[in-house]
Amino acid sequence: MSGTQPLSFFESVEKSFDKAAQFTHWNPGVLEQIKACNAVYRMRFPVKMDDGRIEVIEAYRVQHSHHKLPCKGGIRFAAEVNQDEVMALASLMTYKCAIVNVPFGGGKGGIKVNPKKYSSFELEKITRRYTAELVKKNFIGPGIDVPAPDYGTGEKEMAWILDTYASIHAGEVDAMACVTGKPVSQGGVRGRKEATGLGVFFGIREVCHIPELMEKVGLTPGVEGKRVVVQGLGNVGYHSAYFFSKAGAKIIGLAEYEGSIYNEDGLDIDAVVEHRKATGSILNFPGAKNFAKNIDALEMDCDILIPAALEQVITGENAPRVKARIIGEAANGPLTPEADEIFIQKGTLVIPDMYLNAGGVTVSYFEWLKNLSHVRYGRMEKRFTENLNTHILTQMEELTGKQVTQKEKTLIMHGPDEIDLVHSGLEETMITATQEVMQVWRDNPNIPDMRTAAYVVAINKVATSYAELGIFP
Ligand SMILES: NC(=O)C1=CN([C@@H]2O[C@H](COP(=O)(O)OP(=O)(O)OC[C@H]3O[C@@H](n4cnc5c(N)ncnc54)[C@H](O)[C@@H]3O)[C@@H](O)[C@H]2O)C=CC1
Ligand SMILES: O=C(O)CCC(=O)C(=O)O
Repeated sequence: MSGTQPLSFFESVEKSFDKAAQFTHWNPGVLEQIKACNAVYRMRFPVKMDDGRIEVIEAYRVQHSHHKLPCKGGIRFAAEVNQDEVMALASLMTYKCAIVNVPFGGGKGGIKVNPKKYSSFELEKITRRYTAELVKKNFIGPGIDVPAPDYGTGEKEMAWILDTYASIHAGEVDAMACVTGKPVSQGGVRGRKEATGLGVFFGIREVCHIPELMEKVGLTPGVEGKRVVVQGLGNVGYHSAYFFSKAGAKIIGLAEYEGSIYNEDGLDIDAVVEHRKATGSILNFPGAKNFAKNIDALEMDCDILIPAALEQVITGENAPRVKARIIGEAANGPLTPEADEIFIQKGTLVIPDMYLNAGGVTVSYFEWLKNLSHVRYGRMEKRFTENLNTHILTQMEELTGKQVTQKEKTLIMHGPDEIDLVHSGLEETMITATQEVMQVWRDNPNIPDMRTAAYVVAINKVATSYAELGIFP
């Protein structure tokens, strides 16, 4: 794309990739292979609506990389879905999985519908038909391609996908692993729902403890007391805001479709959600100042800005007016490459999507492993462990000469619960990923920003995987 025409989302991802590729030593052919989308399935299918009308639905599934299988990535329901967008999102999945060492290739799906305009029955028919199309073309399966929730979808849609897939593949013992983000009763894992937001929190918290970065942005270390603005109060935005509040940060600004609200003393996130449920809007929340546009929140004076809605919301046009010192990309692709350049000049720290929002896929990986291993995580059955654990407890007390506390006793007798395992696995993943990206950035002072460092980590890992497959010398 040339001249003044803005880059598409996929072109933006390619541009960031090329910027980073110059800091690697890989042959151009290898880089070309990593960048390309391996397979794009564009489908159209008819669905009969509640009023008898036939609507032709446009949908996609893109498998960006087969360097590891299955492919993995969410399914988006939005009126704006298009092929370029799904290709960009699938590419980001490849790089994201590589950074957090989740052994999948990148994939993504999208159905071009505004879910708010359809009844639940219509959405179920659309989701089931989409799944059948994926089965027909071999674009879904525990070892082929495993969808998950994304913008506009959640547990309900994942349950429909599982049910449709399992009905077609009757008797396939691993069928449950064909999709993640399912309800716990349908083989889901505890902790997936909040995983992306919690991962965003862990990632930003880790960065906030790196003295050289905090010095660069002129903030004190730690998240406590930080003034945070969040755009988008869906799955990722809500949970990010929730975990920041819990850690003592102040959510001073929020944006949803209908506008933005601001309160320097802090907003109670759950009360805002309740207010929106009751009134249909976040506006007019008691004590908060209203702003007519959702983009107004992006320009509020704050320490940390978390865009958690859609892509390309911060561009070369509004980036100069963004006041945040840290931008944590919870959404996929919220900044354009022009915005990136402006933030490098301004000294604003951008924590990139492709590792910051990897909490979702990390916990999806745990869910997939749980489904394939057919065991449950966490607390063992009492009948297997009681005698042994009582013995350990007695030995501990004898050896230390002290009585164990009630908390220690519960842990020894029952082991950690599934949610503890998932949260600690996610925390460890986000800390390790932050350190790996930081190491590359520190090792090469010419790398201009954290996004480029993250891409370098991802490119090196995917290229190494191809090289070890024997495909490239
Ligand atoms: N759900 C997941 O596990 C993951 C999601 N993501 C990304 O996070 C972003 C959000 O996804 P979810 O929270 O799952 O979607 P969601 O559908 O649960 O919530 C998105 C929210 O953003 C709001 N919104 C849309 N445009 C807006 C605007 N211009 N200003 C303010 N609010 C706006 C919507 O009304 C909705 O409430 C997407 O970019 C998605 O790709 C990334 C990793 C995993
Ligand atoms: O949980 C997953 O498998 C994918 C989540 C996702 O779509 C994303 O990280 O953008």
